[in-house]
Amino acid sequence: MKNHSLAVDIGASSGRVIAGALEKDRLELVEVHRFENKLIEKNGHFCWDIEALFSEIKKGIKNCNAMGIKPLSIGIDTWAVDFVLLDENDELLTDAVAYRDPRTDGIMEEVTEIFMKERLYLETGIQFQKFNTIYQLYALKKQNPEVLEKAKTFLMIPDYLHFLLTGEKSNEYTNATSTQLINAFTKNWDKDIINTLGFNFDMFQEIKMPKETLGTLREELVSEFGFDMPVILPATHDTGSAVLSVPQVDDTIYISSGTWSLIGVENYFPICVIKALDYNFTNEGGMDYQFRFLKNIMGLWMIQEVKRNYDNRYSFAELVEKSKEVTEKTAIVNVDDQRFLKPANMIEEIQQYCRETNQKVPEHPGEIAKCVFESLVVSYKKAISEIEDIFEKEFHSISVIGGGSQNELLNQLIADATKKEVFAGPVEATAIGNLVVQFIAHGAIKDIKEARHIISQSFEVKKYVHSMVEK
Ligand SMILES: Nc1ncnc2c1ncn2[C@@H]1O[C@H](COP(=O)(O)OP(=O)(O)O)[C@@H](O)[C@H]1O
Ligand SMILES: C[C@H](O)[C@H](O)[C@@H](O)C(=O)COP(=O)(O)O
Ligand SMILES: [Mg+2]
Repeated sequence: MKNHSLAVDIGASSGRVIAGALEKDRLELVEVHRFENKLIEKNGHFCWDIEALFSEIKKGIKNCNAMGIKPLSIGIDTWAVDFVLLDENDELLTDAVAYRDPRTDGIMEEVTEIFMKERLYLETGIQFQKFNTIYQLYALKKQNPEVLEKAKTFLMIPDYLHFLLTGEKSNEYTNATSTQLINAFTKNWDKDIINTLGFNFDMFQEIKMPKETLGTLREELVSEFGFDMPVILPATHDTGSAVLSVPQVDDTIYISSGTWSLIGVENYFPICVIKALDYNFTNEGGMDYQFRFLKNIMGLWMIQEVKRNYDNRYSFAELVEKSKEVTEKTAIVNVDDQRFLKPANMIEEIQQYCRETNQKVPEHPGEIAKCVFESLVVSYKKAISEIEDIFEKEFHSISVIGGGSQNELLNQLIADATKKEVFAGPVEATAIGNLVVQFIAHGAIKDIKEARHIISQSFEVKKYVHSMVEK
């Protein structure tokens, strides 16, 4: 029997349970379970169906028995910033409210009146996104102060799912940095910010690092699954796991391409200078205390919503094919305009934007899709020039990882627009990054350098060059 570990990767649009095993110097994946993730409306807010997600995780674990897989360990990663609060009996005090919920409208402005923006950035190095945990907590303090008063435990989404598995409570570092409450230099909760904003410092848990063992399964789960296994913490922020799968990081800008496009570079120190603040880059924490110097771009969320607006009549592949049939130039929208964060209807929002900016309004699915893809590339190109400005150097290649790396048209558009080599893949970068951290903890892989070597030999990576260049 092979030595498998289990990665649970839950992004904003889908979740998957993937078993991984090392076969000589190759990493082999077995998809054990895949499930949809989506926002639900609950108690007047957009939320994640956290109970349903945990039930899907348990389904995936149970599927291992039928597949003859007895996992050595498991680790869960999800999207960032969102959290739950527990009371003194470890019972849920809150729903898992989603970052796209409007409860934080106007809150960032209020907080930066109390705590100067420049100082917040100097201490945390985290980008200003209206949905950061800091603003969600401040919204809760304003809208439901009694909830915050009762809260004894703060757990981010993967922390909570790990708690459901093991009964152990902690905050994993890479995801905790996305709260904008972790000091980029002490790598711990920033008392100054937390106390100034009036949050209960004691509800934040001990910071734990990727590779640490959190604990083993609750007794009732061991009986339910028929086996026990330890939870080994991956980078529980999915992007923190994804970027570990970039086969070649030197001189490379990565785009973790899923619901969001996270564009950035691997770095060894926080860059909290005013220029990085003005460009709104972030310094999220990475494995081994590295930094993910990146920024959020609206990403393929936009095509996910277009697909939904067409009642899922077209697959992603079909929307890409339809966009290839459009020969004339399409309108360009500013994908990072907050109007696209959670519009009632993405197609109508895109069309309205084009009317307001006196551009030809895209009408057909192919035109809409091409407008999304071409507009994303405009934003990617701007972010790349900002990165090169800050690092005062030219990066020669771009690594596109995640589900979006399957979009061949987008990959080619990126190569054409930037005139850089684009390497696309692996698709399941996040799960792979999750797994290799578990293997490093097991001692089966020495370090991330060796992991990247194994990844580069195990998964297809397609190369794209400027279409005017001989291939
Ligand atoms: N066959 C495909 N062709 C083109 N794009 C695809 C294909 N399959 C998936 N995608 C893109 O990948 C995205 C999902 O990427 P994924 O990394 O799974 O997202 P997340 O982790 O945020 O749920 C989809 O929104 C879609 O745009
Ligand atoms: C809200 C956060 O910025 C978001 O979670 C981002 O950091 C991220 O990790 C997105 O991952 P997806 O797989 O959902 O694109
Ligand atoms: Mg993802």
